[in-house]
Amino acid sequence: MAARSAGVLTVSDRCSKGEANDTSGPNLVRLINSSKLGFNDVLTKCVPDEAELIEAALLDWADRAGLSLVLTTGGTGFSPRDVTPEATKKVIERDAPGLSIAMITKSLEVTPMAMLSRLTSGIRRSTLIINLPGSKKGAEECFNFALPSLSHALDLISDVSSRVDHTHNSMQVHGGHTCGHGKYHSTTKTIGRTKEDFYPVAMRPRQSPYPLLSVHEALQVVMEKIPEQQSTELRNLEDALDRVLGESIIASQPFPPFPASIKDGYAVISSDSSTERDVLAPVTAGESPQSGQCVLIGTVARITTGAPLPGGADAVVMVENTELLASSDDGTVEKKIKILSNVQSGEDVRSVGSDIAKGETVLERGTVLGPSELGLAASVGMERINVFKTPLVAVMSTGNEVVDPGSNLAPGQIYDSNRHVLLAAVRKNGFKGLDIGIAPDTREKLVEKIAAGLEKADVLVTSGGVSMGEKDLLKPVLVKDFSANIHFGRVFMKPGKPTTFATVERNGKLKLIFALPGNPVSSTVTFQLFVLPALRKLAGHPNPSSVTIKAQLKSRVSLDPRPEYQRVVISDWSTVPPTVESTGLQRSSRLLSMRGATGLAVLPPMDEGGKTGMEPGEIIDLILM
Ligand SMILES: Nc1nc2c(c(=O)[nH]1)N[C@H]1C(S)=C(S)[C@@H](COP(=O)(O)OP(=O)(O)OC[C@H]3O[C@@H](n4cnc5c(N)ncnc54)[C@H](O)[C@@H]3O)O[C@H]1N2
Ligand code: MOO
Ligand SMILES: [Mg+2]
Repeated sequence: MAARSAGVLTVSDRCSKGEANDTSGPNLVRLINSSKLGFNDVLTKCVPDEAELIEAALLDWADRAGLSLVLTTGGTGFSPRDVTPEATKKVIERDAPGLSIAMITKSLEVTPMAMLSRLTSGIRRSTLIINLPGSKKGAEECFNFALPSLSHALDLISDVSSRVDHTHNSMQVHGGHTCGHGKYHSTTKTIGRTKEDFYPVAMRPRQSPYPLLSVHEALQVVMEKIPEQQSTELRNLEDALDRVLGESIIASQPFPPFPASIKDGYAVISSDSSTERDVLAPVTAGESPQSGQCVLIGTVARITTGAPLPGGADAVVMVENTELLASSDDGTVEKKIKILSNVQSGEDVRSVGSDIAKGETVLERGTVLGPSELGLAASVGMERINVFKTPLVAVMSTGNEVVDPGSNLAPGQIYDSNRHVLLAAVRKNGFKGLDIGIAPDTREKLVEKIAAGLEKADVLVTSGGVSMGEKDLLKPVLVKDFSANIHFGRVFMKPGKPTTFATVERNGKLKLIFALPGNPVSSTVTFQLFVLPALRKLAGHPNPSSVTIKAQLKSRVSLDPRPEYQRVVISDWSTVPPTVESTGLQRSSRLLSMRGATGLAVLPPMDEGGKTGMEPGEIIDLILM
């Protein structure tokens, strides 16, 4: 028999306020557990006699948790607060009056008061909901009257595969709600499983409901979700390296601002044909020519590279092309020289604005600011420049087994490497990282940490908890507790299949969530493939994609059924194209395969053209890291 879960909902104002002890609910749990109905666990909950709360609890158990049987106890009489049947009728899709009739008929044999019972029964999707009276005795009697038919009823209703499907559909559908049943109820107690689970383990989907996207499709989805960056901030030049310029920089001054010598030598008049020339006072860089000094026919002025050309001169002759004819006795003054070369007008002189004209755009908006670009900004006198804001990226690890390096490992534990890789990768690429720490695999802790990350950061990168295990809670938490939109939950690639991308509105802003797989190589590779281009786009980069070149294989590689991103080093740059060599065993857990890797070799899946491997010399795409 397929595993089943049940729920017992106690409806009572007094019990819910703690003014009375709930005896009927626990008694029904006992009866269910001692029956042969085969329930693995029984959820319990107590709500006041409020139709909305009753309805929400029933919807939660039927749609989200996919329980097979829900018994309510209480709220079925004639008093004005008795509204359980009304709430139940709102929830059920199909009536099951026979059960109610049988229970009431049999109860009449015990007490005529059974006439005042308004028990309702019915089916919602694959959940049978039965109202029972509020008294412990009455509820037990009615349960026992219904019991003989229940096993068969549940078999008829249940269809495990459809239930699994609907659990997941409703996960998606109700994930968008923030009201009532979509939220986490801390009052929910469970028996036989922990409250952080979203449904009993045996009812977990046996196939992921998320379609497998190609890497290309997934990347397209990510990039489409990211709006063009518009916000800028003023930064000092020294704090702007690797940032993207938010507004074009236009030269307000010409450069050079004066006609400047290109050589160390003499400022001359090019048309002067005198064989001997008197040497005037020198002009060196940083000085302005002595006032009134002018080069006349028969004279030259000593000049250094970068110094302003004195009046009258129109060319510079380098010192190597001159001969000294006379100097002072102590050698501190040159008096006469001879020019040995033919001089052209303008020779070795940079005219005003010849490097940068006034009004010229020296840097376009969207330029990535490397050292030279910062220098250009400086050369036109900018001290502070407008750059696009960069995202703050929160990084968090998940997993009960994961602990910080430095602590002692208890049995079953491992050290957290992912957070260190991801934070370093964020920072190395010029983005701001925020360390959120490690969240154990519980719904509460995940909610707490994710909320902390989303509060401050623009992007949240998590690792672990996105695959098919019962402790893989990231996706359901994102959907249920954050009303996140999961844009994809699986990618056809190795490593990184369960890579998940979601967005969520927080404080009026769109936040991106990359829930990367836990395996250390998987999280690193998927960060490279999906997160980095996204961060670059968020930071205003004009070309956010990773750089891909062609390369050839040094050795044979076997192909995987999934397109694979093998870690390689460039072993020979001299071949055309360069040759790459694998970093060894490519298992997703082996971070050593990342050590020293210069790129990711993109290998096609095995079944493309029936190939099982690629031979030495074959050409592949190489994504540079
Ligand atoms: N039934 C299936 N099982 C798995 C599938 C599948 O398709 N069906 N996919 C496998 C693939 S592919 C991957 S990748 C992993 C991804 O798993 P999760 O994202 O759920 O990650 P965890 O289960 O939490 O951890 C996986 C692995 O990584 C270790 N880990 C986790 N966090 C860290 C960390 N911060 N530092 C170092 N190592 C970490 C963890 O201990 C596990 O060994 O799922 C496969 N399963
Ligand atoms: O895709 Mo997983 O990343 O193979 O190990
Ligand atoms: Mg897992």
